[in-house]
Amino acid sequence: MKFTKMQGIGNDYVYVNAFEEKIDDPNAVSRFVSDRHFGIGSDGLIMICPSEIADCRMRMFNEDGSEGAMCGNGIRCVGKYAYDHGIVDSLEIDVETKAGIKHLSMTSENGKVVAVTVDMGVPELTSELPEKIHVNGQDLEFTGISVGNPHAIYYVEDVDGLDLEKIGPDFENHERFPDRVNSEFVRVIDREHVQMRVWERGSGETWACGTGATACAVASMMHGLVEDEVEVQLKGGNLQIRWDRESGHVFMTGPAVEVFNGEIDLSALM
Ligand SMILES: N[C@H](CCC[C@H](N)C(=O)O)C(=O)O
Repeated sequence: MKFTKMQGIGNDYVYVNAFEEKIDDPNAVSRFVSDRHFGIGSDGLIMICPSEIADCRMRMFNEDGSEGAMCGNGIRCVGKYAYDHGIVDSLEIDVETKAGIKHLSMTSENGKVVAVTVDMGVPELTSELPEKIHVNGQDLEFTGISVGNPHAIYYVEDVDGLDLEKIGPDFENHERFPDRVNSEFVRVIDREHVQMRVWERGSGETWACGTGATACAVASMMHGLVEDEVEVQLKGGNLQIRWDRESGHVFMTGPAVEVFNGEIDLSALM
């Protein structure tokens, strides 16, 4: 199977052009290629597929093989791949996802996309304000936000000090979240900057999470902690999030990078 390794601020996936390649069991392929010792090494698998209703369709699978409805860092790379590899010839495209059709506005240099703004749609509050759960031996307040996939945002003073490998699974699998949840741990730096780490549903700690950055920015705006345009600082880099209160739509802007191309023998999976 031919693949392209891409990353959005360190959130790295194996991308497969499903206009040309056929994958029978993407859940199993995602688990195999994601393994950083026996596979390629990634946060999961993303398929760029034909679509009847948009320029192309993104299907995204986490490291554990579970399929996500939306992926912010992933969709920026999908847009870059589609333009750079000639699937589309416009810098303004629509991508079909399980969370609906997303519009991408891309900027290019020397004929290659370098940055993408994604209309992430209208975010949805999915918790009471405030709401607490008992997790990791304490009662913690969280804010539930959906941007097509579920997020729980926790405000903490010392983001860097969290041992996510140890506490992450309890947050991810808490009974309050029947479909599991992506958990973001946020420190507000000032009214235009927040710092965030993430324990992703199905992938563990990733170096960035586009939907998570969007969700934590919207939560912080809802709580009046930051302006309606904010920089989210993640392990792998920064994303710009802007909430247009008039339309209700939230926009995420960030880079997309192609790292290398390769071919992998999947017969071990058969
Ligand atoms: N783990 C997420 C999907 C990937 C989200 C993240 N990588 C992003 O950039 O938005 C979920 O199961 O909902």
